[in-house]
Amino acid sequence: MARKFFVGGNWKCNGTTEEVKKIVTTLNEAEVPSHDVVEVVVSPPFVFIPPVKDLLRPDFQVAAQNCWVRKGGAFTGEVSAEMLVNLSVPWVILGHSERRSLLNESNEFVGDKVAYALSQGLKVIACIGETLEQRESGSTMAVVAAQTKAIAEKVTNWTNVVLAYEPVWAIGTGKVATPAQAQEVHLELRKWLHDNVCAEVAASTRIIYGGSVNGANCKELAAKPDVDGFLVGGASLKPEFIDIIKSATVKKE
Ligand SMILES: O=C(CO)COP(=O)(O)O
Repeated sequence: MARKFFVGGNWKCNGTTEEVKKIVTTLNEAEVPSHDVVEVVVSPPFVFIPPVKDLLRPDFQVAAQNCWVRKGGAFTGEVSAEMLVNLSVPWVILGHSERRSLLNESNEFVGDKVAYALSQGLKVIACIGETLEQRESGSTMAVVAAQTKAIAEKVTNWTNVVLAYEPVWAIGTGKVATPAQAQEVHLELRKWLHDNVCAEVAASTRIIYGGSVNGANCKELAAKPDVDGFLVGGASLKPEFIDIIKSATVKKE
């Protein structure tokens, strides 16, 4: 089964009303491959989700950047999965490294969030990735396997999960993983899914790369057989995001 290329734009904690309108206008005017070829999902901060949903072209979708781990209630400052569903927001990013490190979200907490969001009908972009220290000590695979295991233990149906491999040392640093580095980890992750979940999930789950992806480096990365798309930070706020979407048509090696 062919895996449809997936390009996500994580706007993080950026934007004003005017800037958001400008980005959406650029996206709406862009000529990109059809929805059969590439799935495009943009992720504005919560407060901008309603206006983005109203303005955005119908072939692009919207993701939240987080949601609460369980049913909503007395959790000041949180946004629940039910609220996202109520607003017809189809996707949510969970386990981003900025939340793992700055807000101490553990593997188990992220696993619980993924399971709860899925149970409410959301689709999930689940993020994993090692720090520079972990890479240099040779524990990359152990780290991403443990992060994936915490998700796999709580998830029975992977249909609505996209796995985003985002090495922490590559995020916002301009230091992109080489295509070979990305391919190596993606292939290992696929093997991990094969051995620990099942062959079907390993073959069908999209594993996307994130970390300093831009208009210039996306094609080489997209050519790798196990790179099924991107989760883009900084460049998703710029017109070059269109070039990244277009890399969906790059021929695989
Ligand atoms: O964290 C990221 C996407 O979630 C990547 O961010 P950058 O593309 O800015 O490195």
